Amino acid sequence: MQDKVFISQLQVNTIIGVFDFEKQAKQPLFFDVEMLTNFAQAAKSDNVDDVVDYAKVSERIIAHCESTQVELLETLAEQLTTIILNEFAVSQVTLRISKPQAVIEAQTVGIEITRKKQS
Ligand SMILES: Nc1nc2c(c(=O)[nH]1)N=C([C@H](O)[C@@H](O)CO)CN2
Repeated sequence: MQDKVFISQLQVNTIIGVFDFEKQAKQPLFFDVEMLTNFAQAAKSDNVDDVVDYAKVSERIIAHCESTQVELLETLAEQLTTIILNEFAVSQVTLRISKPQAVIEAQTVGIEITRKKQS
């Protein structure tokens, strides 16, 4: 059984980018996260301790962005999917990061990765 917990359009203002001007000021990133998990225990217990808590995952993403500085979205995505798989009861995570201020002619640009927990 594959159940899913998701986070949509989590905004984090952070320093990221290749160019010098991007290292001078924060810009918004938007995170969409899909995490495969199993609801069986939580549905029996009705206890938040038995779920992948989307609020805690959101806090963790924000905290990591505030404590690290990288150039590429790909680097940040790899770091965050590793953290989510290591710290939460998730078998697979798909992370999409959008960077709306990067290309003015586009509504947004970004990347998406999917990573599975090693079995
Ligand atoms: N695939 C990517 N392409 C680009 C990235 C990135 O992180 N991943 N970053 C940049 C620059 O930082 C850009 O956002 C500045 O406008 C360019 N391409």
